[in-house]
Amino acid sequence: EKLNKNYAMSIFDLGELLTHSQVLVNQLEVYADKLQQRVDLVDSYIEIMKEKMAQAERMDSDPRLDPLSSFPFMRHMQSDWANILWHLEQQPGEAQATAISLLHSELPTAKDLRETIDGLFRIQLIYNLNGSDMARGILMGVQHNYSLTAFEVHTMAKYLVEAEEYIEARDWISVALDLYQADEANWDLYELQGLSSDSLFELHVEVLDNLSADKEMPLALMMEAVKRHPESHNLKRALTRLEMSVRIGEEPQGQEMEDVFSYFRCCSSECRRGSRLYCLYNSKATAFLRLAPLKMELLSLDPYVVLYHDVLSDSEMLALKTLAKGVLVRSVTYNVTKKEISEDPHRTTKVVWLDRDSDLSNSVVSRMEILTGDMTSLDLNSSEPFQVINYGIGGHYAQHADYFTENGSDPHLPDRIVTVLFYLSDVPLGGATVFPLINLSVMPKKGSALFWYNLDHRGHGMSSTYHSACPVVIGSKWIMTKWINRLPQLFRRPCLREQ
Ligand SMILES: O=C(O)CCC(=O)C(=O)O
Ligand SMILES: [Fe+2]
Repeated sequence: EKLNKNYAMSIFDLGELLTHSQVLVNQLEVYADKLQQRVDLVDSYIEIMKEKMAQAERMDSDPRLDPLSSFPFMRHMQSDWANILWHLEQQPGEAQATAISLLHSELPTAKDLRETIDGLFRIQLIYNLNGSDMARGILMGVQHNYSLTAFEVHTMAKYLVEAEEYIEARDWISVALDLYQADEANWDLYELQGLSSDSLFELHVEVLDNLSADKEMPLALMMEAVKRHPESHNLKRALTRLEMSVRIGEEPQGQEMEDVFSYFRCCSSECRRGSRLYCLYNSKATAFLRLAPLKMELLSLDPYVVLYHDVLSDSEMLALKTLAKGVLVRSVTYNVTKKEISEDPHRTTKVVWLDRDSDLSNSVVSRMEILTGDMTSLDLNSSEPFQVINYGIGGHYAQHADYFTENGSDPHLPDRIVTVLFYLSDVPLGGATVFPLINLSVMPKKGSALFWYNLDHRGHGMSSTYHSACPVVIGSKWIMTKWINRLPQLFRRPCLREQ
């Protein structure tokens, strides 16, 4: 049975796939060795048999030869053939096939592949990249050391057509066609993987057909393709469909853009509020800070958002990530309408909750508790445990608030008065935390921590704190979060009278 490993949800867990890939390579090497041994064996049999034949021929033509010399030939003809037959009937690679099929349940599923393409497509949309650059490994003007083949680009295009994302699909399919045309040496290999030029043409026409009211262009293109591949029935069928839709005058499907872009405002270009407010050393919040003040940058007063610099050491961050090793699970969210907790395409990460009882004995976790108390001057009793989170391929968290309580709901219910977000890694490209409604983006910087109030003085959620995690483009984004409960804060942060 197939386990769901959710590989696309954590860059870190992709490392597991590397181990599996190593096993596959090893098994194939064993198989290749066995085949080689067999070839060597067959070669030596051939040599022996040629030798025996030569002897037998001499026997026939030379009357002085000892009758005893007929014996080896007789023996050979009687028994060696059976041996050869036995070797021919042996299936090489049976053991390797078993080993490889045992691994099958650990390998990525079709869903994992889909989620990977989702991640790439998200990067393309949010950062406004074009498909041909992406396929060639150019991201935001920087050349990276990969490029995609016609086969991979075609897979991407096909997926986008299925999702009816025709505008981007057009870009990808024309790249696939270019790459295919330029790579004639590998056409046989592509055919073997199920990619033929007529399937490329057909997809191209389908995209154009859906994009333009004017059918002349796709029609001309299709006729050209049919001329080039008269043997393809698929192309002929596609041409007929197209001719019919021209006669009927079908409307092209309109493109409705979801309003997701405003969620990710401040992702592709950094947003800063007017000017920086100020930076200072916080040495007041607790007694400890008088000895070791924290570098604090005030980013917004209302809502109150501050960024602490250099609060974690490399060894602390490593220790926290190590606690997550092998125990990360896919993040879920609470769906208010369905009233249930479920996987959510708007949050593509894996998480581990550092369980209070077992992990507080761990010195690094208790240090984190003390540090968080110092940073916020709040009581952490009855707060939720720390969560260590690793983002996936194009990993993101779409716009949300961390609080539950809207205006007017019961102020005595527990809710998340404050969020503290530690950055456990740098992210070379993408992955900012953005607050679009207050025009603020915060770039992850390892060792720093962001801290903001979600609730106002009356305990109501402040919608100005809506925030998103922008898709990660390059690198592995690690964070640790703490949601602090408002109930024990009665004497720490007294309610003000309403103005
Ligand atoms: O990763 C980020 O930048 C934001 C994460 C976040 O909003 C959350 O975990 O609630
Ligand atoms: Fe959040």
